[in-house]
Amino acid sequence: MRCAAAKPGFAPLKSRCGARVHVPRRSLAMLEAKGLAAIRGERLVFRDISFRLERGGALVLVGPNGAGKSSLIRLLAGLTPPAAGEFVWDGENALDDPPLHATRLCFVGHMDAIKPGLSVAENLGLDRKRQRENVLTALASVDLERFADLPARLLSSGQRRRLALARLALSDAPLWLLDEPTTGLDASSVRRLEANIAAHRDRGGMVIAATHLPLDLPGAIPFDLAKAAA
Ligand SMILES: Nc1ncnc2c1ncn2[C@@H]1O[C@H](COP(=O)(O)OP(=O)(O)OP(=O)(O)O)[C@@H](O)[C@H]1O
Repeated sequence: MRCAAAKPGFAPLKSRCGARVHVPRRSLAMLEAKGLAAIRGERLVFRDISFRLERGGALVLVGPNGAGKSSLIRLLAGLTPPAAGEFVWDGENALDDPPLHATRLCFVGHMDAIKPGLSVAENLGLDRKRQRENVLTALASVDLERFADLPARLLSSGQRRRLALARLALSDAPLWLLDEPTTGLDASSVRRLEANIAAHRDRGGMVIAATHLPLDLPGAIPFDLAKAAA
């Protein structure tokens, strides 16, 4: 992963739009959900969700369809407000400052958000602000580099998923939020994702993943949303 030159006491981060910012290193210390609740369509989906995650930590959200896994991930991404509770980042309410919060995370949701008219490499920002070398490194992280110049509309569904996951390699954000990241992936791509997550955690990053499929994240905290269903 590409990082800006070290700055004592600070960590280089990029926002979802790619802008580089520096935040105090202590901001990477810990996140905590305190009594979170979510309402979707006027229905209370879950309540009293509490957990802590420290540097290098992982949380795996499980639960049946409709339990609220995606709703929780969207809430943690700052895309929907909590009905109750707090999401605390190093002692501060994480959602108080949405632009700052956006710099802390890289979110890969259900939708791959791929532009079919662009090439695979252009979908990762080539020709806008990213160097080809960095884009190819990100594509290599999901074994797609040989498709760099192919129109993205020609990718298979599993390859599209891998392209969406390649964005993780271009992000310095400490928190990865992954919603069903293995959907459509073959076995070797799942192993590669697990290795990429392990490397991110080794660097002190954190991951929260919702999944129905086995995902081997050593030491991850399992969190069953069914138990928090309202
Ligand atoms: N935009 C929305 N408007 C109304 N209700 C919604 C909306 N999004 C989700 N819901 C409802 O919220 C509940 C939780 O949905 P969510 O997608 O978070 O579940 P999930 O655990 O991720 O499910 P799955 O395993 O099927 O992906 C469901 O009952 C769903 O119908």
